[in-house]
Amino acid sequence: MKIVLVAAVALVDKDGRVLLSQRPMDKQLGGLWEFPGGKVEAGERPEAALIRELKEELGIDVAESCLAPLTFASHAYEDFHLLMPLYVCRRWKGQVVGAEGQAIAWVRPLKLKDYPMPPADIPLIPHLVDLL
Ligand SMILES: Nc1nc2c([nH]c(=O)n2[C@H]2C[C@H](O)[C@@H](COP(=O)(O)OP(=O)(O)OP(=O)(O)O)O2)c(=O)[nH]1
Ligand SMILES: [Mg+2]
Repeated sequence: MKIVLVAAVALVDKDGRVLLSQRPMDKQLGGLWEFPGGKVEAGERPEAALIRELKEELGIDVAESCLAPLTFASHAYEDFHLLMPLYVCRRWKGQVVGAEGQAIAWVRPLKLKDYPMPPADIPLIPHLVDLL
């Protein structure tokens, strides 16, 4: 089974809400709400991948020192195994927008369960509820 490394982040605002981003309808797991991030490219560090993805997807600048590891997802999809470190970030530069035209939502931890998420993400929710 191919292992795919994806770096993801829970952006947390001043009110303790978490940012979710809706996957495009035409992609795998389309329409589901995910943590921003994406695939780590060959030779790339996960933190660098995340900083790159946050700029591309949300239009914000994040310093590596502001990315704190929280937990990870390890999930067997049908055609690959997802290994996804989840960081927490409370500080960034710029205004968070859906820079690729996607919907975004700031969600209280206890409301995360109301947003349909990829199966790999479900076990991550209690970690955020505990943290926040
Ligand atoms: N970013 C992100 N991906 C997730 C989450 N949960 C989850 O199962 N995934 C899966 C969906 C995809 O199979 C994979 C991420 O791939 P992606 O297509 O978003 O990758 P990417 O942002 O680099 O985009 P692309 O260049 O491949 O179009 O990880 C999550 O919370 N956030
Ligand atoms: Mg992505």
